[in-house]
Amino acid sequence: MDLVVVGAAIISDGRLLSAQRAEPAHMAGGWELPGGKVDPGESDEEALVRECREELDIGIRLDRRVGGDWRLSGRSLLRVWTAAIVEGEPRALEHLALRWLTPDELYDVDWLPGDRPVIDELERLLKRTT
Ligand SMILES: Nc1nc2c([nH]c(=O)n2[C@H]2C[C@H](O)[C@@H](COP(=O)(O)OP(=O)(O)OP(=O)(O)O)O2)c(=O)[nH]1
Repeated sequence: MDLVVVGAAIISDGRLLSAQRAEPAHMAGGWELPGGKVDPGESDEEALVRECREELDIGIRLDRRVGGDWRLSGRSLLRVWTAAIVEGEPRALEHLALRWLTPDELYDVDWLPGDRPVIDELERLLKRTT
């Protein structure tokens, strides 16, 4: 079975929230979408809402799926949804830093390799709607 990782493309005022990983060592410093692994018995959507609460202390509302299954290294898949904040202000409880990126700044951070095609897709989406 593939391991499913879910990621939230949290958008506010036309900007995308990016988060810098603190661990493991080989990924530390890389930037990602908030999210994480889906637990047994949990839906993808439930996992994403839970992870954003745990990592950022915010409530989110999922909007739409971005692409299909994005292949990460090994046997992991990344599934991404756009999302809006419905409660709270993001705080980096588990990340080194958070950064809001305008469409022109999307590539200013060093995304984890598996995220790059997703960011390409999000760039198209953000540039259509802003
Ligand atoms: N959250 C997230 N993980 C990503 C992204 N891109 C990417 O390659 N990954 C990888 C990093 C990790 O190997 C894995 C996600 O695991 P995680 O450590 O964030 O998950 P988790 O919060 O459930 O962690 P844990 O319970 O195992 O500690 O997917 C992304 O955009 N967001």
